[in-house]
Amino acid sequence: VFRRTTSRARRAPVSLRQPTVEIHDGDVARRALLDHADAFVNRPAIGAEPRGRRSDNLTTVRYGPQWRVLWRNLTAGFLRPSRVGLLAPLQQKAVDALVADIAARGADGGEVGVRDVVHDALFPLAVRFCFGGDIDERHVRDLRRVMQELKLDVVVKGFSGSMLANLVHWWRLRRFIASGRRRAEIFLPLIAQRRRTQHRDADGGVFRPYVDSLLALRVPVGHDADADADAAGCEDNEGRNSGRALTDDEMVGLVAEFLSGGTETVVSCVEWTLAHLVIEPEIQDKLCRQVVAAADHHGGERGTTPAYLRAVILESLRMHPPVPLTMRDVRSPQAVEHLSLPDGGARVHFILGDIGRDGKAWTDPDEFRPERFMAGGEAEGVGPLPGPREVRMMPFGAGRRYCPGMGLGVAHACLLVAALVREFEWAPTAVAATGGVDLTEVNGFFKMMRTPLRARATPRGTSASGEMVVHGPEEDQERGVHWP
Ligand code: HEM
Repeated sequence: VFRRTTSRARRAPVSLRQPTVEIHDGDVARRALLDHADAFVNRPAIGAEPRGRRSDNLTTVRYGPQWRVLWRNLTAGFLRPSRVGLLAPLQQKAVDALVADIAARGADGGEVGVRDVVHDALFPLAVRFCFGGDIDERHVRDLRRVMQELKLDVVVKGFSGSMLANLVHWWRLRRFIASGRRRAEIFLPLIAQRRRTQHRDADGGVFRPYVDSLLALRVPVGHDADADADAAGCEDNEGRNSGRALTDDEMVGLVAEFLSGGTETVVSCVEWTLAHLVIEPEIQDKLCRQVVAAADHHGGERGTTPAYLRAVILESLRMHPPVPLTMRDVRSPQAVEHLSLPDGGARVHFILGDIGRDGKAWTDPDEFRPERFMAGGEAEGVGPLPGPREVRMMPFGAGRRYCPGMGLGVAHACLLVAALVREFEWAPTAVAATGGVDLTEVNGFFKMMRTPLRARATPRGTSASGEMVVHGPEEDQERGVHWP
């Protein structure tokens, strides 16, 4: 269960000097992240920042008052289930763009590079969530370019940020810092523009972009890496907001985190899902029938997610969690009973793909079988977030630092996959038909297909009448649908 893999050079940041422990088993993950949740609240520091300068986002900030304010702002503020419906027009625009893009490629023999078309549709959507629906195409392109640079430097090449890696890959570090500067150059004028116009009615007075919520936010003053998690928030005794505004660096980091977290993960999920649907046309047909029936049933009105669509997405997330591992920095292992962690503390890696394919928890774990999540199946009632008693999969993490974008991520994956199968029939390309779709995984920061999926998309003769809006799990919970 535990594998101590390495210890780092002495001069590396503390968390990187510690031994690494890997957890591949859901039961051990539950004991750590749920039974001992208080000991597993921080991620290791990345250490690439110049000394004395902190610009934390939600992912990097230590557990404490600042994390709490940022978390609440995203979940109870921007992504509050009652507000998520306001995002529907922008989501529909993204779906329409995706369908039109694929239809246009029909002239090219109908062959589609799935990752690129989905990214092309999803990234502008994430940008509009951040900066408002009226942001122009040029700015979307600029943002995409700088985020692409970040992805190449940090994500794809796996830049670790450790002292050693910084020395060895100094040129990458320089590019990383330069792209950080370029990121600021593109982001900050857009943020400043929002500061000037945020009170205007850019979206009919209903939709408030993420940046507006960040501009209004006050975080506790005097926050530092070791802030006491129980310290007061940022209201004084009379309820006045006494905190400080976010710095420019923090704003840039939080927006970059939203753009990347909200796009790459969902693109990965959609690509893996479609790969299995291409390989297994019966599953694709069944899914298409259910999606069309659900859209017809609701006559264009909002309806719940068809059960089979949810099962297909869960099965994809189980087998190919878009984030391959999540980390914790554990400094007081004595507090963790029954888990023999090294005395001096450890960096703990939870290997999400292995947890979802554990042969003790799943029958034929390497088979794509959405039925297991349906009524009567072995995973009936298992959802994207583990309940308190067992961890059978954890594609969105678990414990105090689980993914706050889970509802939105699942909703977008459902929405896009529904549109893709409703509008097109997907088949292997001539090359893939002989060689097969390559399901080899590449684990960088995100779990990607080694050979990006290309597939033939043929428009379906009959399509669903009207628009279909798909709900995320939090909204389903409000409606009494069980996502444990
Ligand atoms: C299919 C889509 C997604 C997947 C699979 C996913 C997965 C994850 C995972 C595994 C973690 C680490 C959890 C842990 O350490 O226990 C995480 C954290 C996070 N995710 Fe997501 N994510 C998705 C979508 C999103 C979206 C749409 C957003 C933004 C709206 C987002 C924002 C974040 C943030 C801010 C964190 C850090 C939370 C914290 O440390 O408190 N994610 N995500």
